[in-house]
Amino acid sequence: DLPVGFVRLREVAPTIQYDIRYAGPHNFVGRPIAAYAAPECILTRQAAEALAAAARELAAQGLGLRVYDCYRPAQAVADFVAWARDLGDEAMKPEFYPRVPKTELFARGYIAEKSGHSRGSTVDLAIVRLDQKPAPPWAPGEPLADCALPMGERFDDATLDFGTGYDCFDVRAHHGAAGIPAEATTNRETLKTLMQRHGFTPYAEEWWHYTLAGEPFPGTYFDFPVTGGP
Ligand SMILES: C[C@@H](N)C(=O)N[C@H](C)C(=O)O
Ligand SMILES: [Zn+2]
Repeated sequence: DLPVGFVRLREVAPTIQYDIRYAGPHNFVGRPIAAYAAPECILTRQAAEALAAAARELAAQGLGLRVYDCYRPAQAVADFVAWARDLGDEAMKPEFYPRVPKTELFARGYIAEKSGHSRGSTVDLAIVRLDQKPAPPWAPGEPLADCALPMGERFDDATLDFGTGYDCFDVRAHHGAAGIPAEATTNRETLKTLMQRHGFTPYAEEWWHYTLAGEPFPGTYFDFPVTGGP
């Protein structure tokens, strides 16, 4: 049921954990995003196989990968663009972009109007300890904590400390950022060198965002929905 060249990550890398934020309410918009019909990770086969190899390498150290977003339909990107125009809706600002005006989220590179995720070889992810119990999910109405607060004060999704939470649109999420703990800098470096060894390129503004170099569909922005499949 997927376009030729795409796979569900769980078929290629069954041990990789999922926290697909855009299929639920815990994201910078505060509701499920258009065309995310299931909390699923779909990628090009090349990207999925490269991630599977990265996860195998980490497992030897008792560590694993958790993906937040994979292939992103063009309709979902259009949903972000429409949300950004509604300046009256800043429901999730206190957690996800407390220091950036909503009007600048695209201009500062935190969200793309034409996203590499729609080409199917870009992934947002973190590293987890394999023996770590999953954190309870965030529920609508729970207090929102600034994503750039120290671990223990921001929302805890039980990953290693990367210095900020996922989709923290803030200078502290940039590679090379000052003001984050040394351990978080080390964890970012571990993720970056692992991903680079497996063919992915980092993104300066977001420690969690990687694109496969030599991706198979460099000029195609897909728009099929994210579904659970068989
Ligand atoms: C929104 C965030 N998770 C992300 O992926 N940002 C980049 C710039 C994108 O939208 O492609
Ligand atoms: Zn991303």
